[in-house]
Amino acid sequence: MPGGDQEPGRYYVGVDVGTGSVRAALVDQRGTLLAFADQAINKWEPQFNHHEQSSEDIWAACCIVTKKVVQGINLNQIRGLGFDATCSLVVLDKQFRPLPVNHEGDSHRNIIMWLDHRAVSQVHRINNTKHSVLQYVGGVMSVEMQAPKLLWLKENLRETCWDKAGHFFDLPDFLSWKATGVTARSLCSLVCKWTYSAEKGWDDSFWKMIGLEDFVSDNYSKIGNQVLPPGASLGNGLTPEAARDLGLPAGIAVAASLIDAHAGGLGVIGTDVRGHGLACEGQPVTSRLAVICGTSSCHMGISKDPIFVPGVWGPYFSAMVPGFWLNEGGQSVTGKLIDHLVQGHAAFPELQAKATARCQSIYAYLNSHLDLIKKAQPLGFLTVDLHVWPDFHGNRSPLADLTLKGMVTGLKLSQDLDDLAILYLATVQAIAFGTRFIIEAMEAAGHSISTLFLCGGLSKNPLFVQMHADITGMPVVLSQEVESVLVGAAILGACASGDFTSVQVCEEPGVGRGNSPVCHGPSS
Ligand SMILES: Nc1ncnc2c1ncn2[C@@H]1O[C@H](COP(=O)(O)OP(=O)(O)O)[C@@H](O)[C@H]1O
Ligand SMILES: O=C(CO)[C@H](O)[C@H](O)COP(=O)(O)O
Repeated sequence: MPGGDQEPGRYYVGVDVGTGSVRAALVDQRGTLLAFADQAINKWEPQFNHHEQSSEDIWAACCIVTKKVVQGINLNQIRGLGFDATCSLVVLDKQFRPLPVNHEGDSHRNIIMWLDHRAVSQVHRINNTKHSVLQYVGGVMSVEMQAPKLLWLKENLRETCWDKAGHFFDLPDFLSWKATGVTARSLCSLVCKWTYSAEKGWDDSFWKMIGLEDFVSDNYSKIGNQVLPPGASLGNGLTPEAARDLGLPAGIAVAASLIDAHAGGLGVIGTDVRGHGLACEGQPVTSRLAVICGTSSCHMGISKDPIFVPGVWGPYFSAMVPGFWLNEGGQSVTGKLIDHLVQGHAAFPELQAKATARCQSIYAYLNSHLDLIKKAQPLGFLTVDLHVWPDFHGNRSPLADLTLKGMVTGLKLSQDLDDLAILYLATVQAIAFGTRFIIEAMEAAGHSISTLFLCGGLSKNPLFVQMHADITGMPVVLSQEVESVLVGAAILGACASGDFTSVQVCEEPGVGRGNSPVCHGPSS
């Protein structure tokens, strides 16, 4: 982010919409977080594999958290606002009102979430076309991307949704529209989830081939025909109406957005690591892999030239770091899988009671319980007989197979707290092996990765971090600023304000943003 030597007292607001909650932060010019707030958001699962949200609920949560983080601040010092969000599909009618994405006709639920797997038949047909755009999503389109979901809406909700629809937004672009009234889309969302090419634009033949020729005939007005790089300033900035909603001054700069994983990647990949003896010190930024671990995990690796990795999304040009190609590996459920297995275990009520009695989170309690039961042996040995295959929601990368299911082997009749703790450990290990599997695929295709940079909710779990270091054999770097995704969102606002000339991380790490790291090496 070159150009950052301004006088003190200029602030930026970053808003991060994750799967389970909305977070906001007030950030200064050095990227230091001054205030933080979060707010849970509603999710609906009306049928198995159908996951929905409400754009009105999400906007309301953005307003609550933004108002909280600017409390007590001179609003004139706030210079810019940036959003990131999950890559969920928002549907609005021609007057920008929510439309139902469900058979119940509930228009409040107008978002098909990223993890929704309803469009299985549609994605198979799309993949059977073998269209050349598929080369840029790892060779296989994911059911979690937007094209299959759009086709599902056309085939299943023609009258109630499809025919009335005026605007289909990726959630990050919905938020920037809501703040500014500008319908321009971010290059990040269109390239990563909608098959747009940064170099060639839309490919008419793809949309015609899959049966969505409607978009071609109206010049893509419903899905975006004005595309801006992340961090570009939108229109005249914050509208008076949005300013009232958010408690911010009208007219402040609002940036073209990023998908949440990409904001996290931007927030950590340029971390200054000098003096920690890490393999990536003095090496190109392409030797770093950002891993954003929340409900899902996303593995973001960049390169100067395009690298085609079977089963790993991309290569996407300029979708995260301007001028670099991005490959994005991923595991569709990681935090959600750990929560699912722990909360579904017979010993969960006992765990909750014991953690509450000690004023600890359930994960802090489980981690200390594992330390107790491992006694003198290495932690990894506790799971010699218990193994988890973590693809409970299919495999995003590198197998790119949505039909895969999860598996646990080595179960016994006992279901006490020790069993729960060991199942939790085996799950964390399985997720870390998934990361190793993705790195191996990326390296086989030409990446050369030496260091992991983790952020997201799961990076607050020391066991998760240590298992990633042990199982990949690579050092794991955590930024001192734990809310790195929010730093990424605020960088967008800082760039849009004109106070900084670019969101670009420096090509040579060591002269990048100051965000002192905490490093975890593999256990000896
Ligand atoms: N302090 C913590 N210790 C262990 N796990 C945590 C901690 N904080 C969050 N998590 C886990 O991280 C996941 C959510 O991460 P988050 O980044 O908030 O997700 P999202 O962006 O998808 O909303 C959950 O599975 C949660 O259990
Ligand atoms: O597909 C993705 C990014 O390309 C993410 O997995 C999706 O946006 C959900 O993110 P999170 O796990 O942080 O809620």
